[in-house]
Amino acid sequence: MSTKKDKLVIFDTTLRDGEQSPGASMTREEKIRIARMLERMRVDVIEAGFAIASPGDFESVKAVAETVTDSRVCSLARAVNADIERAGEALKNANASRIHTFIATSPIHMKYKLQMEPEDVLQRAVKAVQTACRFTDDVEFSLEDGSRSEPEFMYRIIEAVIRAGAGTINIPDTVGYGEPEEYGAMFRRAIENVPNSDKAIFSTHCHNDLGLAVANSLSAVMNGVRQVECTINGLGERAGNASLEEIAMAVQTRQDLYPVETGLDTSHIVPTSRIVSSITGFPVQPNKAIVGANAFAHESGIHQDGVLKHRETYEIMRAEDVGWGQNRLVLGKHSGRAAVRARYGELGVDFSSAEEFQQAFARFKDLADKKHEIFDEDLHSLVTGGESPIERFKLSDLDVRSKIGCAPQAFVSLMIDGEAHQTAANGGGPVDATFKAIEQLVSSGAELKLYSVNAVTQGTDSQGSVTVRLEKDGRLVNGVGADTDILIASAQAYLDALNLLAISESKKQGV
Ligand SMILES: CC(=O)SCCNC(=O)CCNC(=O)[C@H](O)C(C)(C)COP(=O)(O)OP(=O)(O)OC[C@H]1O[C@@H](n2cnc3c(N)ncnc32)[C@H](O)[C@@H]1OP(=O)(O)O
Ligand SMILES: CC(C)C(=O)C(=O)O
Repeated sequence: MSTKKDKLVIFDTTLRDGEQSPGASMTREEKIRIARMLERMRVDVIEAGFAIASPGDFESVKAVAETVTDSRVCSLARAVNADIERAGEALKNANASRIHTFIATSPIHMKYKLQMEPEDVLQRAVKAVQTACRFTDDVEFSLEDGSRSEPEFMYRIIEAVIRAGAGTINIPDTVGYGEPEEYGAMFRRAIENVPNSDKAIFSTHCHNDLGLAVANSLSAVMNGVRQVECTINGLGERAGNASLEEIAMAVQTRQDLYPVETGLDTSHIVPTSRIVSSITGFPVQPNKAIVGANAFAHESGIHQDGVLKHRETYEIMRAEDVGWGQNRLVLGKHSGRAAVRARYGELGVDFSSAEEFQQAFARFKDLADKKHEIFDEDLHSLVTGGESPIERFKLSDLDVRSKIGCAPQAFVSLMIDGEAHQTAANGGGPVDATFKAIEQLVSSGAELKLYSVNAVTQGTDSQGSVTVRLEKDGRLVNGVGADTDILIASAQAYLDALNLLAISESKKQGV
């Protein structure tokens, strides 16, 4: 009996659907960094963005396409010529490219959103696939809101777009409404009822509104699906997408059950998860499967006793298989440039010049003087924290006083456009006082939408990584700051966000 398994294509959409999480927008450099890590993990397809969405997203897709060589790079496009042409243009230098075009097929989306008749939707879908085929030999078509579409209509569209050249057919559970048995059966029937279904790979794309995204994706796999669309940490629109790490490890751990295997190197999962969390400012909850800090921790005596006697009593996976506690060079104050440069390389960070590396290395040494061991997240913070390309606002000094029974007071000194300014303010807490003092000097008019602080690594000498999300005139930005002193990290994150707003304002004014 043959034990050969089918390949399960892993299509990562962290950089596209993941980025659709409010506040998770990423710069081009951040997308490149994450794309490199996904490539190292051997993700098959990286959806790098939606090229028509903005000039910035176009540049990001283009940059990822020009950087990544081992994974296929994809851009999303509506069933609209201009979108498809823009995607084709962004991807033209890719080693392997895919255009992912889509249109909604459910009665509610066709009637109210598209305001189109089903027959027109069908024609538009076919035309979109034909147009996309002019730019690449790999075209994916998605039936948006597929899980709420009429089966017979879906079969007709699928047959027609396969005939037009689509090699992958994705039936998303766009609104997270599906239930595992029902969603799996939908694929089984589609594959049985579409006459040319053997000419395409069927794909899932599940949202987590009811917490069923991973279960729905795996049920689809049991019913013939051979591509899963997913994101690191389950990032994504609303409640998120199916999480890559959970799907990959379910398939790997239950090889007895699933008829498929991925080509992933799962040992890159945890480092990638941490970088995505640090770039987006979305912390990973400690009890999150696979990548949460407690995912492999045993607290209770009976469990500890069992694990010590025989690990498999309480562990179904090995922590090192997903990248926890890998044996690698320990970086600290005695490390030199070679080790630091090599580790940055593994993290997908490229320095544009020797001087840029030298600056990062100097920051590394400063940090190493303050703390014992430097971890990947520390390295990442050193090249991102508080470093906006325009630095209109820069922290010169911070003195915060906090005493039981007294309102905390912050004394802040800033350089604003090269000029020194200082002030003091009281606040409800030391962070509040710091932000109020900054606002007294800056008067940005921005609204604080999120403040999150995380220990970058373990221990009291860990760097605090702070994310500050500000909104002004409908524009959301995430500022980040990292320091062993969380008040300094908070001030840096606030100023980083203000600098990002300043960049977008100067772009708007064409400066
Ligand atoms: C389920 C998903 O995740 S789909 C991806 C969602 N992601 C995004 O929307 C992020 C990027 N989007 C954007 O930047 C913008 O929405 C753009 C550039 C795509 C379009 O911007 P605008 O031209 O201003 O249109 P707007 O966003 O207001 O409305 C969308 C239009 O596209 C139409 N549309 C929506 N989906 C599709 C589709 N798949 N194919 C063709 N037309 C579509 C809508 O009916 C609407 O048309 P209308 O303006 O004639 O009513
Ligand atoms: C464009 C499609 C694949 C999508 O993101 C969805 O339906 O959720």
